[in-house]
Amino acid sequence: MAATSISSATNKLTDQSPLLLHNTAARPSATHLSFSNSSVSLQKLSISSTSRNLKSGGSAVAAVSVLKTVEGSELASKSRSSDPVIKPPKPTILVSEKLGEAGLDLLRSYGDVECLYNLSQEELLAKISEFDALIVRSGTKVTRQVFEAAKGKLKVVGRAGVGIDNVDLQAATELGCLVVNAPTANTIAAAEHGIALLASMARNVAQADASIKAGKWLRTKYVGVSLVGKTLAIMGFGKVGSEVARRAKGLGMHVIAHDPYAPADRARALGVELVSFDQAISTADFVSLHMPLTPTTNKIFNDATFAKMKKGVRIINVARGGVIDEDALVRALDEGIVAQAALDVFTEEPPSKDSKLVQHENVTVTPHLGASTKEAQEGVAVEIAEAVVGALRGELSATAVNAPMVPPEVLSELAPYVILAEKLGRLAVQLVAGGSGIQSVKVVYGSTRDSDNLDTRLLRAMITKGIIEPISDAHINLVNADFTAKQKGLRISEEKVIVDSSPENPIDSIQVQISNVGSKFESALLENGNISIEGKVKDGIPHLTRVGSFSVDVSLEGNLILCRQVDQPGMIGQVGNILGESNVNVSFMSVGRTVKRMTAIMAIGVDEAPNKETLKKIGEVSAVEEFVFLDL
Ligand SMILES: NC(=O)c1ccc[n+]([C@@H]2O[C@H](COP(=O)([O-])OP(=O)(O)OC[C@H]3O[C@@H](n4cnc5c(N)ncnc54)[C@H](O)[C@@H]3O)[C@@H](O)[C@H]2O)c1
Ligand SMILES: O=C(O)[C@H](O)COP(=O)(O)O
Repeated sequence: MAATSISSATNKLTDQSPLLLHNTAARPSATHLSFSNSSVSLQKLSISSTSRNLKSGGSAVAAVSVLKTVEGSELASKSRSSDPVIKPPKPTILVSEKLGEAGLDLLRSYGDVECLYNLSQEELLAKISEFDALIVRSGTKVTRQVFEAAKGKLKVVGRAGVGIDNVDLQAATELGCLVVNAPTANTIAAAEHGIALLASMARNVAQADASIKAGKWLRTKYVGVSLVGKTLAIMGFGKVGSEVARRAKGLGMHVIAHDPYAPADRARALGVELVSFDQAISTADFVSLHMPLTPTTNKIFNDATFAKMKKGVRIINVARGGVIDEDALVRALDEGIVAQAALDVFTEEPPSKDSKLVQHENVTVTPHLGASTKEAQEGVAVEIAEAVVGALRGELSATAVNAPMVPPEVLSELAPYVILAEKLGRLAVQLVAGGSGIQSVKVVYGSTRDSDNLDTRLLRAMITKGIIEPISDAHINLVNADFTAKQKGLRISEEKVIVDSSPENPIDSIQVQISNVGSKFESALLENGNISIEGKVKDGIPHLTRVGSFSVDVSLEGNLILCRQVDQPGMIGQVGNILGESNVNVSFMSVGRTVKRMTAIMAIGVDEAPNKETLKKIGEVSAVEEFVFLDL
């Protein structure tokens, strides 16, 4: 099929706020005349027969960006419109804990930054709805209440560090708030602190220091133990654990590790043996904890596990206090199972003054200093500032904790299909007959690429958005799309079909099918009973190219009337006249049929929504068998 199209397109973004799939552009409208002369399925549409009804619509097409803002100027530079771009207000960023200056400078260059350290939970709840972004360390509890109090304003929470156990990720995801962290910049600092605690504990440095300052000279009491030749068990062989292992090897220790998810080759490369949990804790002289605090690791070190340890074991914890049952540790220390412990982290921070654990003479403590070196704090601040600014710009961060990470190259490649995906979802759901509960949606991507080379998560999220938003008050973005779909009992399956098309375009077509529902427009049903529509991107503009088994070709902009009629001369004119008389501007028209002089489908793009009377008149045209008005 060869189609000639005349289109005028300009881009106008109206919002600088986080985009994360929030479609912020004005409703598109376009003048786009589409002719077809060689398709079997598309009826030839002559301009002269329709031109009296094709008044020029508004010329601006507001392109939707889910990725960039005006500030990025990428879209602004493509604009052919002379419309002034309204400068949106700067994003607001709350920093609730001490952050390095370099990071603050970066944040200030992009948004309005307020540093309010030591806020109480009540104060945070009262203020949070003023901010687009919140940056925290481990001291701020970002609870469900905080997300709810944000009333949809909060777009991103940045955790300036690794551990995100102080952020309610489930609530963030449900409420569509992105959470990003800074996972790499404090690794070495934490590992060095672990080694510092290991060595100082073994040689009683803290206790000896305190005793001298108290006027004592206790050379016999503080005889230590050597590290060389001893077995160190690393529990959690991730970034910090690996760096501790590397350093401990340098001290001549025998290092083993337990981590159910760690790749064996990384351990092998460091000369570390990966072993089971029980083997690790029962053979080690020193046990160093480096796993995250999760429901699985919560109090994973308890009476039962201490009982399996070698008598006289020494424990270091620079991970999270919650992985240890602190009362059980006190008992193990009192019983001599654990000879010493060195702790940087606690279940409750700060721990109470009279904590038996903190006061225990065989325990060395530091106030959560693992990440606290000048270098690490500057690094973390920049890492989190970049991630938060990126998220506020609508880019997806590589350190997103609760959203799929879509690499930038995939994002830019899929950008044109993002609008198509949402429009198809929006259109498909409007074809469902009232009272039908949608449960199952199938998306078929026609692509030149095989499944491994086509990342469709972004498109699936947009189709979900298009389907769910018109029928609920949910606000869908990439963060909460899958969650919300699941919650609403919507199953979305995807299929990729290899097609012979230009290899430069990752996607040739997207088809959305909804099964087991009735349709307001029977012609949209396939033989298998599924509602089916298909679209393509043409010259950067999303087009509807198939309804049920009928081919059409209209750009997916403004509103659409789908009409099935007897395939006979004069139909376009009749319907066009009714619209023209009601001052409804036709922007597109396309007619598709399966068999000549039988039944045809007319897809008419209209700038204005026709009133009830006009729609009634269309329904009264004797050859019109069914029609539906769709709001795109
Ligand atoms: N004290 C501090 O200031 C400080 C600084 C940095 C990191 N941390 C904490 O250290 C921990 C590790 O940080 P990281 O950057 O190495 O994270 P990481 O994600 O790189 O490593 C964590 C490792 O723990 C493993 N793990 C998960 N569940 C486990 C289980 N049940 N048993 C054993 N291993 C398990 C994971 O597979 C992963 O390899 C985190 O809790 C982090 O919050 C503390
Ligand atoms: O998880 C982390 O990154 C560390 O625990 C550091 O926490 P902090 O930012 O509160 O020092």
